[in-house]
Amino acid sequence: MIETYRPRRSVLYVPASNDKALAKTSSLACDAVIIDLEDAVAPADKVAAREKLAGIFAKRPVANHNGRRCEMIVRINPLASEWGADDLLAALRSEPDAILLPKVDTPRDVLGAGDVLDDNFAPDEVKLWAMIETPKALLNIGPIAELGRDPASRLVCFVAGTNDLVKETGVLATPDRRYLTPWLMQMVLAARAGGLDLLDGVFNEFRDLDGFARECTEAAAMGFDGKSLIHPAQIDAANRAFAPSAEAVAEARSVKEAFALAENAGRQVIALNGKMVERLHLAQAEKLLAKAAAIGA
Ligand SMILES: CC(C)(COP(=O)(O)OP(=O)(O)OC[C@H]1O[C@@H](n2cnc3c(N)ncnc32)[C@H](O)[C@@H]1OP(=O)(O)O)[C@@H](O)C(=O)NCCC(=O)NCCSC(=O)C[C@H](O)C(=O)O
Ligand SMILES: [Mg+2]
Repeated sequence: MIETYRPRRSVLYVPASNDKALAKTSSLACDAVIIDLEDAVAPADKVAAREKLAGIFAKRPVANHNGRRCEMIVRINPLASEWGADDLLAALRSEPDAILLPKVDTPRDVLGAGDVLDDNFAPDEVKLWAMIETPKALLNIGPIAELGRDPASRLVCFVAGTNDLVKETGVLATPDRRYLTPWLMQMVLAARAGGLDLLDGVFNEFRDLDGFARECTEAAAMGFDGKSLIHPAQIDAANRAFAPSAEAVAEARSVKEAFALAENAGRQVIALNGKMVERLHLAQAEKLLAKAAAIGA
């Protein structure tokens, strides 16, 4: 069975306190935006930012330039903070596609937010996304990801919080991310085990578009579904890097065509252009083609 693919290649944080940035979002080609109430908003502005949510969602565009509806997510403050509970209630009144929970440490953090959502929405309505950005989240990542196997948990996506991970662990943030990579790969494994989407962390040097494109290419190779972004200039490179390449689409088509030949009906393994190809590659090819079709690649 081919799962429905929801592109999340480019997911842009927009501070709820930044009117200029908010005004720009409807014209952008990102797959999703995260309206941020957490780290992008100063403590003194948090209540005012929260009060703007209704107005922000009232202006929600029906479709972006691709004719697709851009997902809109709200990142609330941690539920244990003085703002978290009110953020969650205000966010729910705006009916976002998902709530992004920051500083998740344990499965209980996700289940607790889910309990609040259950009072208002069916599990297929508002979803939960979780930031993986604390040492405890990494230690508990298997059980957190496992929640993704139960639709009632609403959990559908992990977002790597590399800035907080660097802050909390003291690892050096090098351009090649050598000290972060083992944890990022742990996130990839856990997300796949739980059937979750997974977004890479942000690239802070937003004027360095070459460096950004390199990091996107690497993240796509590592298995991420997309990247979290901080600036509109980062959208195009992310959309490109996380879409199937023309070569990959052509190869997937040839695998599909080869298995469709009458002579290969019932065969589990075939030879194609000097390579062994199995039915598992056909499944992979069909998934890639569905992804390319959904993106319009
Ligand atoms: C990084 C910025 C502060 C830079 O802002 P600025 O100097 O204003 O950039 P520009 O002048 O180049 O902007 C050009 C135009 O683009 C608009 N803009 C800029 N950023 C955004 C955005 N994020 N969304 C929408 N529009 C945006 C500007 O308004 C300009 O518009 P115009 O003049 O009309 O052409 C700024 O980009 C920014 O604040 N980015 C978001 C920062 C943020 O959200 N941070 C928190 C999330 S990251 C995080 O928390 C990581 C995670 O938790 C972890 O732990 O790692
Ligand atoms: Mg963070």
